[in-house]
Amino acid sequence: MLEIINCQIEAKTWRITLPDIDVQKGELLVITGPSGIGKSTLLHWLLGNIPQHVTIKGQIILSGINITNLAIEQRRVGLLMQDVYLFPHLNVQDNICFALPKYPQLSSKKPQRSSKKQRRDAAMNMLEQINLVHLGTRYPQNLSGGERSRVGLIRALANQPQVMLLDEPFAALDPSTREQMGDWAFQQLTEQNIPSVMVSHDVEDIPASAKQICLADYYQASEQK
Ligand SMILES: Nc1ncnc2c1ncn2[C@@H]1O[C@H](COP(=O)(O)OP(=O)(O)OP(=O)(O)O)[C@@H](O)[C@H]1O
Repeated sequence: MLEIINCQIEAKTWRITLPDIDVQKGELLVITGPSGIGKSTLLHWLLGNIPQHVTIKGQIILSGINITNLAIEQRRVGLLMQDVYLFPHLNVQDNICFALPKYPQLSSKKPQRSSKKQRRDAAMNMLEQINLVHLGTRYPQNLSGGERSRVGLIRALANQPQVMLLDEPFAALDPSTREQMGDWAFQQLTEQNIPSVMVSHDVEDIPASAKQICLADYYQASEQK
């Protein structure tokens, strides 16, 4: 479960004071609000990319652990954005393989490093589970926008995140691919019991089961300092 506690975003001319929020395993929280209000800023703070143009206070608790001051690479947070960056010189299988942890098991003994073959098999397994084996040997430049998004999500999941952040990930897709992609992505996240937070402009992208928070409801203009 992800918890956001006592969160306040403060800029020179405005402030947003959020109520405490929790996102349970497999649940989706959608952050909405007008352009420029701070949706991506909040997402970046959750990611661990501390914004410089505002001050953000508050605590981020992930699975009971306070991760507020941890570096990005220690947070186990996945990110899916509109521009999915895949390594152009690696095929889909190897792009996923690259994201798989080299030490898959947490252990108090000397950790066992997985072999390249084990990781390549695991990547193929992931593609098999979602009927995308046929994409395994393709290179990123030969994928459609929808396929890129799917591979991007699978690669983000390969890294075994404990929370997934989505920043308008389907905005560039045509309306029907976008709807299919959204349904598919949320199904994967729910099945894997991952709490997710998505920024969205478009109500069409928001599944009926999602929790929503509109930043405009908590926005206050303040005196210019
Ligand atoms: N790197 C930056 N330096 C200075 N100001 C910034 C920076 N990034 C964002 N801002 C400002 O912070 C405010 C919040 O920006 P943010 O990108 O979080 O808004 P948003 O709600 O995600 O907008 P949109 O829906 O248009 O993407 C805006 O006023 C923006 O101009």
